[in-house]
Amino acid sequence: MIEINNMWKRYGDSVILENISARVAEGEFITLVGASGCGKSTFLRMLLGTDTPSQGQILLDGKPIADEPDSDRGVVFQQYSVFPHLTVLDNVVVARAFADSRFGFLFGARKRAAIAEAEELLNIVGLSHMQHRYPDALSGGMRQRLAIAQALILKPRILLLDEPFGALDPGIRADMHELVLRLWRQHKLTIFMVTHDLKEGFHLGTRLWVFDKLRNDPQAPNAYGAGITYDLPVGACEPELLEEIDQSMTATDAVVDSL
Ligand SMILES: Nc1ncnc2c1ncn2[C@@H]1O[C@H](COP(=O)(O)OP(=O)(O)OP(=O)(O)O)[C@@H](O)[C@H]1O
Repeated sequence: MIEINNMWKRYGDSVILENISARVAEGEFITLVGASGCGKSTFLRMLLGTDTPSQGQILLDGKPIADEPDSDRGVVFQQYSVFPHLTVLDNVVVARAFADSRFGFLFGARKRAAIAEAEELLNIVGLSHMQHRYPDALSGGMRQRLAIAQALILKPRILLLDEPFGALDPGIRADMHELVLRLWRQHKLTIFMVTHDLKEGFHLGTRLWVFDKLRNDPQAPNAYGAGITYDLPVGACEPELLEEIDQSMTATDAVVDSL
């Protein structure tokens, strides 16, 4: 479904990502981990179409990925900005309205259909009881549920999650893991999820990618970018390997912190 061929990303003189090639089949759930600043969000932006590779290409069903977001791809960020002056229900409806009409307005049957869809999604993500409240009444976990409902109303085939649960308490994170796994199975989504938590990466999904620099020049820290240093099936990891990956991420973080 997705084919990444010798993809590089540079910003000015800095190489961020270096020669990444990978194949991803429909329905895979890939978790991405890596040291802070190594280019995970940049990689997601290129999948979304809000940023483009400097070299190489990303193909979706054999065609270059659209260079702007479309309804194939939905996205949920850690810091998601909902519209504070709209109710929870209207926040979901407006996501569909912006996709369907240039000015974000729907009328008549299309509006009724969008409201029905939004109500169903809020039920699925467990927010029905809050649908007439405003976002300031929501907890962090509820906001992320709302963000997921907003992404899903566009019926994406690919869901991109950029550290969506980083700010949540462990108990709420566990509930969110259950929700994402359920949505992934029910909607047959292909998911890419960035996380800082290696254990989360190994608990969720089908495949773990570790992003790290393949080579390093201490005199020129920006000369080389990150690649996929580990591509592992989830659940098949020995504790020693987990430890090794954890240490490599901590080591890269220390280099970044010392710059
Ligand atoms: N638009 C941009 N212009 C220039 N540099 C950028 C731009 N976007 C990102 N960068 C740089 O690219 C590098 C990778 O950033 P990115 O946010 O992708 O990393 P990350 O792995 O997601 O980090 P974190 O885990 O901290 O969120 C960083 O050094 C960042 O400063």
